[in-house]
Amino acid sequence: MKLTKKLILGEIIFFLLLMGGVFFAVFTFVLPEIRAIERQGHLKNLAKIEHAFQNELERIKIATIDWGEWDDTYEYVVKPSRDYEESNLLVDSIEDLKVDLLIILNRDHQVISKLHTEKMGSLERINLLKGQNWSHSHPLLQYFSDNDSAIFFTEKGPLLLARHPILTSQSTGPANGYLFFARLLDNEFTEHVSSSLELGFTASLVDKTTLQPSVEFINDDLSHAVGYQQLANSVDKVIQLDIEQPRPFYHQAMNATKISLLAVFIIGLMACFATYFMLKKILVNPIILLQKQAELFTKSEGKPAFSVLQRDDEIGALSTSFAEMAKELSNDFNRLEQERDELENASHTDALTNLKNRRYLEELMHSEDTWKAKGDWTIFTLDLDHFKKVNDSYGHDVGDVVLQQFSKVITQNFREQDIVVRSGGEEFTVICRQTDQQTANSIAERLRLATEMKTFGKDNNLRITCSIGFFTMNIMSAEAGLKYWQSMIKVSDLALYAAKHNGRNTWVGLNCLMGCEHGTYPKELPDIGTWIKERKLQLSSPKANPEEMIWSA
Ligand SMILES: Nc1nc2c(ncn2[C@@H]2O[C@H](COP(=O)(O)OP(=O)(O)OP(=O)(O)O)[C@@H](O)[C@H]2O)c(=O)[nH]1
Repeated sequence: MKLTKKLILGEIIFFLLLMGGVFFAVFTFVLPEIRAIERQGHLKNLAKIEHAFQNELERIKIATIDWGEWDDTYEYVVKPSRDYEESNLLVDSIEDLKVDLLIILNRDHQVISKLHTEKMGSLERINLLKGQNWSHSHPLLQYFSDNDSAIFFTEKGPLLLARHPILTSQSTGPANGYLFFARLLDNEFTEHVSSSLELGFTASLVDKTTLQPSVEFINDDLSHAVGYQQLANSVDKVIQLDIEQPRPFYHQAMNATKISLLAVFIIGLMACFATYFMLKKILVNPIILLQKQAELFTKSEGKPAFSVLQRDDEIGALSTSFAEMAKELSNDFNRLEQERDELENASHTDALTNLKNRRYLEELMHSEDTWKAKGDWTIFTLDLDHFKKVNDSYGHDVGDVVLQQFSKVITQNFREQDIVVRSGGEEFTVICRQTDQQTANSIAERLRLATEMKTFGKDNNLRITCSIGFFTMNIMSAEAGLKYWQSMIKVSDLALYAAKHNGRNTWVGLNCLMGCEHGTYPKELPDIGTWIKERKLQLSSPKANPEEMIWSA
């Protein structure tokens, strides 16, 4: 995978991990913690309502104490009087006390006074309160052996009820009976508690299932808490307190969470882009540049120089090291190239004459490029006459000097683009492209004459002649050249032999005519004579009458 792709992948993984981590933290720690705080708040509210009920019971109880330990009430129980009734036992009086019921029992548990507000309706319909003679087992007498205020179940609704023995104002006994005050736990009461606590709730009688308070989150905006209040005289029924409340805190927290997540998303995205471009600029781009330069350096023949990154860090140092390494490699490469060229040149050069050698000729003839030049080609074969005698008479050293001098004569008489090769011993081959027979005749005569006129040897006191044979043909295609170049040279060699056989110090040229096909060239000297007669070869020579030339081997 490319470095840039890896970097992008890394950034995506980082971003996903960041977002995942934030989501995990918010939904695992933050929001559950907020819910726990809300739950605690609800339970506190339920406790506040229960506390308000207890306060109300306490208030009623104080009223019972106030009235129960009043001498007038004490006397009234002993001897009921109209005065007491007319001045105290009035509905207005109990309404002023904010109670709905007053009951006075005498010592024999006979109800001597029952007073209630209109909303209580008929007391005879309420089992707990009906009757005028209460037995010892009456719930209100049984229950209050230990407690003096509690909430009771009645058919009319829950009743907050308090009892106090009727005593003298000095609280001395024995008790002359009991005084009961009660308040109905109705809507009016719950609304009063709601407004004083600033807490909306409802209270209703339900069948008892559990007394455990519970909190339920209906949705992100609404929660519902349920609490229970036991009744003194019922095991089946309880007062259920319902608080349905909005969730402003949670709502705000959710909004804050959403905004925070959006902020983390945007900042995370920006951070990813920023780190991506920064890492790309600081690390990836220089590495790609170095890699491209290294690739170019490896592939390119010219070994281009590494451009150094001007940076004051490890990448800059790496770039400098690369450039130095490349420079050294380049130097080594150039030196090796030079050595290879020198070796190649040496392997293609004749040490004595400094001309190209036979190996070079063969490699050249095998190359397709050589044969790209179509048209007339002439191949010359040159040889010094009676060279053996020079060696024999003057020694090999002088023979070498003569060969060097002759090679200079050759190069001076050919064009620069002609390929002059010492093909072996004192024999030379010259390949001339774009050279027809007529031109070849001139060259051959010019060379023959130049050799004849030159003085050879260390002391320039030797006269030597040369014989020249050449073959001119039309090169139509590279394939033909590649395939038949050896037989072409052979024809040129045969022309040289003909020159030798016909007196030396002369030249014999053979030009390919109609019927002189590639691959069917003459292979022996007598064939040449036949081909000339058949007009497949055109002969050219300075001999007075070429027709009289000898073609036998
Ligand atoms: N000094 C010297 N002589 C060489 C060299 N190569 C070949 N020769 C000699 O060239 C001579 C060639 O002799 P031949 O092939 O008989 O030919 P020639 O004497 O020139 O006679 P024709 O070619 O028939 O005119 C031999 O004596 C070889 O030893 C060389 O590098 N240096």
